[in-house]
Amino acid sequence: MTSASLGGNGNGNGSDLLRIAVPNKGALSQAASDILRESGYRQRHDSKELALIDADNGVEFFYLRPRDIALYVGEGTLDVGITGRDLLLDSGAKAEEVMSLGFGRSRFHFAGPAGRYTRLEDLNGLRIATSYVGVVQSFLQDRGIDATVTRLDGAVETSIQLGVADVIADVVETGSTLKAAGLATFGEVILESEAVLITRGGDVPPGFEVFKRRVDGVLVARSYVMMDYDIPRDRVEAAVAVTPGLEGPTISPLGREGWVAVRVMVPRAGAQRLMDELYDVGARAILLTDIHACRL
Ligand SMILES: Nc1ncnc2c1ncn2[C@@H]1O[C@H](COP(=O)(O)OP(=O)(O)OP(=O)(O)O)[C@@H](O)[C@H]1O
Ligand SMILES: O=P(O)(O)OC[C@H]1O[C@H](OP(=O)(O)OP(=O)(O)O)[C@H](O)[C@@H]1O
Ligand SMILES: [Mg+2]
Repeated sequence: MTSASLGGNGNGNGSDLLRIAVPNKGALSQAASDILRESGYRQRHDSKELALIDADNGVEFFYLRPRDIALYVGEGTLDVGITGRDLLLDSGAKAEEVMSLGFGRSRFHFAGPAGRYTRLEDLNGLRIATSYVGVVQSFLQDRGIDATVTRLDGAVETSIQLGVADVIADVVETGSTLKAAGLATFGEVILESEAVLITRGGDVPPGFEVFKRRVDGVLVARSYVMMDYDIPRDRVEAAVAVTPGLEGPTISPLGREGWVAVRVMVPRAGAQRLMDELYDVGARAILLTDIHACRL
């Protein structure tokens, strides 16, 4: 019997709900729930809740360890997941990154006692401690480096002081943990990571396109703002050159003779500078407002 013949959404669970894995703890958990809430979905209020059905929106959320999420999605138990790109790659699961989510950014680095190692080749013959054995081993293999990799669950920085490892490979965000341990990165960045949306690939489950469009709408709303301004009609061209918008600005007539009103989406970053430039070309009553959600 194929899973499709079981009915439901084709995941073999007989459910019509899109089944989504969300980090239950750690660096990605809060931001993942925030983006889902902003996308119009219910989210748990109690961190002890393990799953939550949002029937009105056709989805069910499962709160799981971020490290396990790619495995559930890769084997088809769950339809969609939010996890880190580094965790996805480390898992070796047959899940695919569909969209990056703009939070949980980190870099994955080798690090050792400050000043002791400088080049990747220095790793030959060393003992490396990491929580990301899959990522590290494939990186070493690609570069023909022969080192011993030991898996630790966390607090890998301490392993050097305790004599268990010579160097570590770990997530670096601000760098303050490394600094406190007297360690410094060396060699190139192994991986740039952030939170990503993943699926199994192949046929997309029903409901996924709506879900993806909602999340995408929040990402756009976070990075763009709406700008409105009034401008003399003969200066519109100069103003539109400053704010071309995504698909061209909306230009409407104004009560004031010879003037028009312009409405356009602009990137949030640098919006103040655009307001200055618009003022210089003759725009007035320039307003900036947040967008809460959108469908482009
Ligand atoms: N400062 C950070 N520390 C750890 N992981 C981070 C950080 N910033 C972003 N991340 C990302 O979060 C994911 C790891 O999440 P996870 O919840 O497993 O780790 P964690 O925050 O160390 O949680 P815990 O320590 O509770 O196991 C990875 O994708 C990693 O790149
Ligand atoms: O560059 P920073 O901003 O200092 O962040 C990076 C540190 O944060 C994470 O550890 P976490 O606090 O999750 O502890 P863990 O090692 O026990 O997982 C990660 O493993 C690094 O140690
Ligand atoms: Mg951690």
